[in-house]
Amino acid sequence: MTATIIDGKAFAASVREKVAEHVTRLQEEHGITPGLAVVLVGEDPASQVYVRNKGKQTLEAGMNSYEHKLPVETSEADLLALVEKLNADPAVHGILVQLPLPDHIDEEKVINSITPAKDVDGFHILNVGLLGTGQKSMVPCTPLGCLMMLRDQLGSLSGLNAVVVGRSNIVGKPMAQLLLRDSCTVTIAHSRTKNLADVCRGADILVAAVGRPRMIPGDWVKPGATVIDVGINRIDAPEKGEGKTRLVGDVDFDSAKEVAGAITPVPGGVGPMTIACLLANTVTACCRANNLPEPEGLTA
Ligand SMILES: Nc1nc2c(c(=O)[nH]1)N[C@@H](CN(C=O)c1ccc(C(=O)N[C@@H](CCC(=O)O)C(=O)O)cc1)CN2
Repeated sequence: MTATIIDGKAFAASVREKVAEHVTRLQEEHGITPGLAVVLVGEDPASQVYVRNKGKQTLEAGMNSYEHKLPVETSEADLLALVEKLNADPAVHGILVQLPLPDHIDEEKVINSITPAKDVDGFHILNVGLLGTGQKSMVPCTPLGCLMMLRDQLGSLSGLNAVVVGRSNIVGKPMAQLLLRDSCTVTIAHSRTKNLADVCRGADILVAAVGRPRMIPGDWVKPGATVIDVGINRIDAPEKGEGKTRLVGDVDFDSAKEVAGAITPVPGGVGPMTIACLLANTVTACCRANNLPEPEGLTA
């Protein structure tokens, strides 16, 4: 069997198109333009690329983009003061603080200082609790993107065995909550899970989010399973020339695609959906702030 390759780039483009249509409607019918503020502290090269892409795609969707680039030595107090200012700004419907933050800043403190209704990352403790109890919340972008791709691929997820490998607050835990909400039987596995290979082999849906390059080989995959690879790992690629690198996922794509029913590639799978879902969350936050109906097909 050779798996269907799930094209995250194309899927993300279709999500962005829906976002742009909704933005046009908000502007024409209500005179409202959603606004997203993105805060970057420091000069981490990958974060700079992500923030640049977020700003560009926000503008392309017709929304307002507010970028705040702060030096690496910015104090926690100054960052909290900026968040407070953005919380109070009615033109800003979504706030995202790019992670990771420099070591001298307490990430949790900053995330929990964002007004929950503007927390388009869905990382605030209130949104985590709302998601965990099945209530309306902001949903973290990467798991939301994975859920959209799974629903598109499989239709109903009800009754399927889902294994999430990884227990991070950003991906693993919210992913498991979303799958549970769609009536999957969910297992959260991690580095200390006994017989991880056998656990993975029981999965109709296998979500890999451990951050270890090609850790999951094809013989851990159930024939016909849907595999969502969240890992984005940069490894040396001497075959491309000296000092060159390339991106691989947490799944060994070449062997897994021979067994799976469908699989996301890296790059071009989950990654592009993360920013598309950030735009979707910004429109959702804007609609909620204005007591307007939420965009169809853009929420969990
Ligand atoms: N506040 C947040 N910080 C971070 C998040 C997040 O959701 N919120 N996620 C990641 C980084 N991230 C967005 O911020 C992100 C990662 C990857 C991609 C992406 O499109 N990846 C491409 C490959 C890109 C490349 O060539 O390097 C792909 O997988 O095809 C987008 C966004 C950590 N921080």
